[in-house]
Amino acid sequence: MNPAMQPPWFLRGEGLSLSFGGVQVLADVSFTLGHQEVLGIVGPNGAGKTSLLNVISRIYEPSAGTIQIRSPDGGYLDLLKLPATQLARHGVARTFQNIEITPDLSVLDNVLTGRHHLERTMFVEDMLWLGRSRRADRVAREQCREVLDLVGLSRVAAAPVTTLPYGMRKRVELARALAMQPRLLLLDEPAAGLNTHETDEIAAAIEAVQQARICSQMLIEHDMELVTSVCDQVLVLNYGRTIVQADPHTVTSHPEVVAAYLGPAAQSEIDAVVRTVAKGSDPSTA
Ligand SMILES: Nc1ncnc2c1ncn2[C@@H]1O[C@H](COP(=O)(O)OP(=O)(O)OP(=O)(O)O)[C@@H](O)[C@H]1O
Repeated sequence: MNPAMQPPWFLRGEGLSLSFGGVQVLADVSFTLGHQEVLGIVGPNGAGKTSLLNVISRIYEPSAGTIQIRSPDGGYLDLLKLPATQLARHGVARTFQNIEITPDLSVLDNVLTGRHHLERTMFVEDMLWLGRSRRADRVAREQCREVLDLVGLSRVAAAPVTTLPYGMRKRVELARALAMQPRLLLLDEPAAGLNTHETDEIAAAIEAVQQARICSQMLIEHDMELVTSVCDQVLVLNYGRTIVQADPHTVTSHPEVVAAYLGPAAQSEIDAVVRTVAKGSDPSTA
């Protein structure tokens, strides 16, 4: 067994099922996320990846299954029993497929909005801009600047977010989620719509989070190069079922994974080429 699979793991889902109007979207899905590791979720369109993330972030209620999350005191909490409104306080942050940042604000101010649930100042102090409120604001800004530095955006902290190219806006969203000081970060297709250079930058940001041991991460991604470069483990779903959870190398050479991605026809063509090459003849004339 992989060491990440043994306690103390950080997050474990077991036997998760979800249906919509008789259509089973998740069927007995299980996964394990190691402490401060990155777990990729991959699979063809409609495999149930976003639905799984929606179950973890309490947008969807599963019909069966459990999700345990490690608490700061070292015990485990049943995530599905926590009020959905309390998830941020328990350190769960998420980004969405479509960018959801505030267009009228600067980069830094967007990131600051991620910290709202951490602020403890009183209304009257805020109104009068008294000592505690001012101190809290300074600390918050310093922490947000550190996060911007981590994701490579400190140079554009003061820029209006609308002036940034798409790839940078995706990193602003990542920075805002990090400003929540999460213990679990859920990323839904962080590289969707990005060019190669922008994908490399978001991958570098995810790796920086991992190396700084800030939080455990789960990410849905279609870009297998990004997945294999940043993920410790990969969970493969197809038609709502788990095909495999393993390290990226094992996953990319798993026959069911190849078949799910390329289809049975492509798989049999690959098999034919392999057989022909093994016999020593030219596959193109076979
Ligand atoms: N709220 C919903 N109501 C009805 N069906 C839903 C709902 N959410 C998801 N589904 C269905 O569940 C299935 C899985 O969808 P999901 O978005 O989880 O897949 P996915 O693997 O994330 O796909 P993609 O890679 O295209 O984003 C699809 O058939 C989808 O239509």
